[in-house]
Amino acid sequence: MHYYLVSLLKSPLSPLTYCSDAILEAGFVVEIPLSKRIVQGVVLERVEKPSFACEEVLLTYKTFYTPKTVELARFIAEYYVCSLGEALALFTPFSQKTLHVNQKVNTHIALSAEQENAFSFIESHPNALLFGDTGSGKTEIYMKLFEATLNAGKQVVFLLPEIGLTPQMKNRLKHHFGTHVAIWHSKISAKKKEAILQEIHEGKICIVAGTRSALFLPLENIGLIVVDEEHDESYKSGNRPRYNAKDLALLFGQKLKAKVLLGSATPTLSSFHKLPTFRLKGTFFEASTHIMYDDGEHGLSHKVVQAIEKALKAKKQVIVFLPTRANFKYITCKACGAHIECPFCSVGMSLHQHMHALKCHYCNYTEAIPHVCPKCGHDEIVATRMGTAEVSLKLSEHFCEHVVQQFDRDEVKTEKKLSDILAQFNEHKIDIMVGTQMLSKGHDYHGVGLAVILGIDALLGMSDFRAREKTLALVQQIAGRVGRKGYGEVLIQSKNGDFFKHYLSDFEQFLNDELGFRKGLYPPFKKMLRVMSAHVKEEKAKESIEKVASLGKHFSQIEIVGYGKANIAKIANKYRYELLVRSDSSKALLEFAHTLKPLHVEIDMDPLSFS
Ligand SMILES: Nc1ncnc2c1ncn2[C@@H]1O[C@H](COP(=O)(O)OP(=O)(O)OP(=O)(O)O)[C@@H](O)[C@H]1O
Ligand SMILES: [Zn+2]
Repeated sequence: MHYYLVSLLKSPLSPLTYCSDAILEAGFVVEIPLSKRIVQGVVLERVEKPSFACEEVLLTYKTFYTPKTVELARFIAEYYVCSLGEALALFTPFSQKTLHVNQKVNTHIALSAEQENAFSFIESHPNALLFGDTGSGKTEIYMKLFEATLNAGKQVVFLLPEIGLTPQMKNRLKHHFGTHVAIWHSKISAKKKEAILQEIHEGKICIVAGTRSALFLPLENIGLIVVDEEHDESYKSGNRPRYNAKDLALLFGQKLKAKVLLGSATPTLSSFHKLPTFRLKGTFFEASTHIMYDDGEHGLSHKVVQAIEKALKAKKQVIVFLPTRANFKYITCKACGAHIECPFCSVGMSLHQHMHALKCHYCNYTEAIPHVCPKCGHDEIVATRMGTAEVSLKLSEHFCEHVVQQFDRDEVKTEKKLSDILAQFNEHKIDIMVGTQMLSKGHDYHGVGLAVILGIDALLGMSDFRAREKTLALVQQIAGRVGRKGYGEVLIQSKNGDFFKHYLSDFEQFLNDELGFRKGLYPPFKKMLRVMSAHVKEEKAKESIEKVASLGKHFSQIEIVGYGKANIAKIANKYRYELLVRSDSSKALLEFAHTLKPLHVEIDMDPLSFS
């Protein structure tokens, strides 16, 4: 008998010892019994016969993880505080050695002088940030880098945000690289995935463009990782392990000796601070944008309606942004002032008119619209803070000869729907598009003459040290969708006009000023860690966090910023408590975090969300 240490895929357990008659190679995927179940594991190493009896390996698969992959997974387990098996499970295993095929390509792209400078800058730095205005030609530079990487016999990973894989981007990639490029994201079918993996092994596919899971494909010979729209928060995983694909890209680059490039028109303060940056200014669009402000009443004010009317008369298209989905966000009793809350979450129910229902956006609980206040019985219930559905409805009533399209997660649920709507919009079959954050994401709209930005003060006022950074980036990204040809207008409804007036034309200045505010308090100067506990019994959730806090007092290099009820105190019937720690050293934070494992709390290293 031989004995092996086996890491259990997807399980939070530490590696266990199993035995086998056969000689097993490290890295191979095996099937093993665990209590009464059969699970998959990865052979880590051969070990001495233990003093206890162990179970036998049932089956050895042909798939395996390379030593490099296991090394990367070990880092993920350490840094994001999960088991090795959970970290390994992020990766797609190899099924065979990759054949080495040198693919020669020629994109025939002629870069401008300034783009050439950016290209050389990137060539001469192992990691870099391309801070380029919208339309400054970042994507063309990426393509040129892909070409060079392929011609050097290496592979490319091109990461895009969840919704950034637009039909336009696909077309551009296919145009230049044909069958050498594959698109990868969680929604493609298992069959398609298998076909892609096969072609990767055969060396036919050497560029993978995809969402964050594309970082974990069996690529043996990566020469370049590009993270486009690096400010986008969809690179951060919302589940354990709560990794950030952008940060992992930088780590992978270092370990695999691959170049890593982050790109954005509105980079994060962290990337701007830590990476060598090339500032690419100007735009290839022949356009000018005029920014206007409305500091009056909220919602579809006179000024807003007038601006839309003017744009429509000039045969221009309009986009309207607001941060809220549904018809209304708050349903309030006029007599007692109570909000109607979800019975399972401490958040207001949203009104979805077409479903004739109130719906919770956190747990999806749905109930009929009440006629009287559930608290006091009064029959005057009013709705406040309009959402995308309501604004769409109001606009289609007012501009009844024009086509209005809602553009958010309620309306755009599939990739097909997304590309259909975008195509219709670009064919000018839609006049007004009303949407949430989805509107701002890298889409290339040709005919937009006006962008209206509503409800932005709610975002600016969020209790999050990144609120200013996130909001300004969002407004700038939306503004960047306008006037890609000719004259365009942006109308921002805000009582913080001064902030936007000061910084909208100069994001770089904002970043430099913001650095001053963060010094000594927040990232990128401090490392942060968030600990969450959730329990159906409020006492339990609270006790756990208090235990975490008292443990934390023994670690001299960390500072507990605060702890208590989370911003959203209850979700899906579980009470939520949180604790925030910061330190100059990630090592100190991790030492603390790893001692918390027995408490079954959730650990979020470098958190982005504080709700
Ligand atoms: N060297 C060039 N010569 C001519 N046209 C160019 C050149 N580089 C880019 N363009 C054109 O300019 C437009 C914007 O370029 P590109 O999409 O690469 O910019 P971007 O910075 O990636 O934009 P976004 O911020 O929207 O992602 C495109 O239509 C592109 O074809
Ligand atoms: Zn709920």
